[in-house]
Amino acid sequence: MLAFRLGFLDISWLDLLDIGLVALLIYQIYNLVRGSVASRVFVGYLLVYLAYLLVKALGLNLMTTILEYFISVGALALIIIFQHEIRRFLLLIGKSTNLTNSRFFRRWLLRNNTERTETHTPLKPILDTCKALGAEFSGGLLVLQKNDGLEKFAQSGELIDADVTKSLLLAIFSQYSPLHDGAVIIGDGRIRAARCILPVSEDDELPPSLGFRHRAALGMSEATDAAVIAISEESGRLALAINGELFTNLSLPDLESRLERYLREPGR
Ligand SMILES: Nc1ncnc2c1ncn2[C@@H]1O[C@H](COP(=O)(O)OP(=O)(O)OP(=O)(O)O)[C@@H](O)[C@H]1O
Repeated sequence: MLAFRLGFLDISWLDLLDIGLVALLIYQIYNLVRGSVASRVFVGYLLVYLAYLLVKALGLNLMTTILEYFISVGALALIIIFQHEIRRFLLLIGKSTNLTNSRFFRRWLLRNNTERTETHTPLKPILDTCKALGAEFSGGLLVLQKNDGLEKFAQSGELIDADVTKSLLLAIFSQYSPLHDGAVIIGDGRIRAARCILPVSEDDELPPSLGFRHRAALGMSEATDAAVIAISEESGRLALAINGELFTNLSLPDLESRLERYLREPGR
């Protein structure tokens, strides 16, 4: 199916679709690596590839062979260099399809998860705890499970299986408690674990005033669909990380409405 002719080039509709898809792919990759050191590597690799196309078109066989080897080895090196970006890209695709939110998918394809009853986590004791921790400038990090399993992260801390109450949460985050460091994980209406280690985000755009507690909150929301609350020890301010986005300086009602909306959002 010929779309049009450009000099000696016959361009079909499929070629146009191909060009469009490649342009979209390059644009998405550029967006992912923009501003990081990886972007320079990406541009460098692209230039080598263009040079390869040029020498090939000119019929310089030896140079073509050398660049061919360089590109094939370079592809492997790129996977190593871009491992974080590739991970982010795949996570983005996985999240945007929202497959794990689908009731059908959870029921039929993720059989282990089907046993999970949809017990709602009570927000009131959590919000009361945030208010108290913020008022007394005690830091806190709370992970509220949505659909993704958090066992791996819970295993990194001390396993607990207790009702979600304000007094227990405050006892955990008290500076005299051996469990106050790290994060508390809450799922299915229970406190699952405390002192958990969360993945730290490598987002370059996070303000330098925000330290590792906030980076861990963001990192966890990039890696899973959990909602993560960070209470700053320095300022007492509340922050919420959801789907790789960090909302800072939240008022309590704002935090509540965001949590309500996100956690109660029905699965499709
Ligand atoms: N990867 C992590 N996983 C779980 N908890 C973490 C992690 N990194 C830091 N924390 C918790 O955050 C605490 C404070 O870290 P840091 O002072 O760097 O945070 P911050 O973002 O500046 O917050 P604050 O405003 O409270 O100082 C640590 O003592 C620890 O309890």
